[in-house]
Amino acid sequence: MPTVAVVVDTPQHSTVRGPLSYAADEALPAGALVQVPLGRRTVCGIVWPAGAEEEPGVELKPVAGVLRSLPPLPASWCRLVEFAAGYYQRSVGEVAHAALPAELRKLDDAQLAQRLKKLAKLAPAGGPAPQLPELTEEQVRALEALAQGGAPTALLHGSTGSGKTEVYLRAVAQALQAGRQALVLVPEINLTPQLEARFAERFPDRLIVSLHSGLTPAQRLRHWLAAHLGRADIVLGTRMAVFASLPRLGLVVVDEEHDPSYKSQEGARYSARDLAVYRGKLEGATVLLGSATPSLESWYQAQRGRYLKLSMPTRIGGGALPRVRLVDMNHVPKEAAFSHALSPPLMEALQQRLARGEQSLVLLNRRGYAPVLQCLECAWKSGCPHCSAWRVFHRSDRTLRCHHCGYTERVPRACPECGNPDIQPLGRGTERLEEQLAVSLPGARVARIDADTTRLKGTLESQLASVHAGEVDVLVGTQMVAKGHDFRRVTLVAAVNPDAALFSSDFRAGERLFALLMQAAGRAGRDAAQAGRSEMLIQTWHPTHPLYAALRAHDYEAFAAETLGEREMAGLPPHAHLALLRAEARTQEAAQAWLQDAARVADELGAAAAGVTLYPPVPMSIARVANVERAQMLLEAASRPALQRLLSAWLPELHGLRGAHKGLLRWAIDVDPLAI
Ligand SMILES: Nc1ncnc2c1ncn2[C@@H]1O[C@H](COP(=O)(O)OP(=O)(O)OP(=O)(O)O)[C@@H](O)[C@H]1O
Ligand SMILES: [Zn+2]
Repeated sequence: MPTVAVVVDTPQHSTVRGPLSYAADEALPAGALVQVPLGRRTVCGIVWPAGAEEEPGVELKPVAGVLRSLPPLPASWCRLVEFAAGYYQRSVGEVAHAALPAELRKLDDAQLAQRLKKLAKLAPAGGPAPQLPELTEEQVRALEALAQGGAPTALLHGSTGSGKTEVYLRAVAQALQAGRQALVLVPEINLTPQLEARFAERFPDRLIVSLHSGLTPAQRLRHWLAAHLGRADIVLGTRMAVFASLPRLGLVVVDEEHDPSYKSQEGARYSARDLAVYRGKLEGATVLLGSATPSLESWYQAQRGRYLKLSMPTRIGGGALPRVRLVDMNHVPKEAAFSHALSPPLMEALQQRLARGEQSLVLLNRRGYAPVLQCLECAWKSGCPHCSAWRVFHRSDRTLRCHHCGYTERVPRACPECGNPDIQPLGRGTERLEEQLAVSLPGARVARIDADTTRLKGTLESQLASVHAGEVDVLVGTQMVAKGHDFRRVTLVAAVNPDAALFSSDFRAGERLFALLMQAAGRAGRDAAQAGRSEMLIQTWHPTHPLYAALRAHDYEAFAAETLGEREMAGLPPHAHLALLRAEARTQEAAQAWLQDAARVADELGAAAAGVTLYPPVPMSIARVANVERAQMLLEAASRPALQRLLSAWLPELHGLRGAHKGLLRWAIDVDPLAI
């Protein structure tokens, strides 16, 4: 009887790491889905190309069932999964099964055959042949360079409003013409509906499917199957879609490639952007990364010729980018600076827009009414009993909410410690800003968009639609409104309080702030007719900071050059490679003790000689969440392979360390961590 290697879903800490061996009646192709006995259960498995260990003398259990109606997963898909598992240090089974739709793993062959029949219902949207805009010279040049190829990965650095989406559409059209499939990734699920509409309009006779976490399990299965069978020509999705099975993949687009949402924060903490680049090489597909503010990692690769660099500095219609004005808060009357955070220049700019019937966007990256409530008599503040964090005051439903563990209570009528009825909000979030703007601008239609106002399905779409329809004069929002949207009537963007990130302990905070502000600025003056009088206002206590100087000049390249120089001096990415080992425990001591022990093992494995530096364990910036203490330890190496080799030798050892550490709850490794 033939032996087959089968990958089953195994938790990270189980002793089963690689494929298991089973007996089969017939030779089964690699990539086939099967059902196999595991302990007392029958589970879904994937026949793996190679690698099951033979155990002589052990009688193998037989494969219980085969999903014959499903064509096997392509070999390149198995290799992608294997690479991701190896690189991010998780088991192949975990990564492989997380990449498949949950529904698929529950079905037997007969049920699957039923689902496949229903697929016939998926059809192209139809509609009239699209009107193609005439390409700008920059778009033509970018597309020609892309078509000539050379490097399989290209970085499209295009200003906000330079027409990057049109380049994606044309590149997709080329791939389709060549008989290939295209995968288009966007950072946020919010951005999928508008993108889907644009693609459907452009490709009325092609089947387009989406893959993201907002789909029902049945939808996700249907869309996944359409991609896997090669019926769908275009797949649009969020980071999870990078694992879609696409037998004819020819192009991967990663829009807003700098966006942190491409990095998963749980399970295998993979970067969909980085995997897309790997996948492109593996499958001979072109990878097109696009952004107005590329990640410094991608920029660095483009600078040294690893990626093909495509530039589109000019906005469509020739409109200028908004003029950036810094409002020095040190010179603003105290009352305006502290009690309502709206400086006279900002109020004046808002009033001008109102008078002209134009829209303004006011950005504050903090939701809720106020980040903390305090008692004016005693020292009480609205701390979370379960976390080392304040609970946020939400006025709309009069609650105190912890944004880390979710613990929510009604706002007390008086101070819970001393009974003083005078408890006051400290600082401000978007709710309070909205209220202050409504009071200061009588008659203005003020609206707010953030995670709180868009919790219900469809609310974001309807809120955005009313902004587009001109029913809103002043829109208050978090970073949610800063990216991607093609607002046509906004001529003022204001950042109320962006300074905090300038002094963060996270070395990437500046890069993120710069990208956010530049993206936000890009929402203004998108209509060339209004671009001349569009501006961005930044309220700051540090007007001489170099980050703001680069922003004023819309000079991404200067910012990137300066920051890359600093990173090189400090030995930070992209000039070095990092991994974070995180531990969660009942006490901070227990978490750190485990990390110490792990560091000892790394020393014994020769970390130092291999060029891998281990830094001492430290508490995470929010040390306690939901009564769990968290600590982390940073590893750094100049060479990526050296770091990878150490991790591969080290992590299996760590599973064995658990026993000696009673208070330890969980641990995890984050390779190429984004936030430190
Ligand atoms: N060649 C063209 N001719 C006319 N209009 C165009 C052309 N290319 C793009 N546009 C239009 O210009 C506007 C801006 O384009 P798009 O939204 O693609 O910009 P973008 O580069 O993606 O910007 P952002 O980074 O801000 O999202 C859109 O309304 C789009 O329809
Ligand atoms: Zn909490």
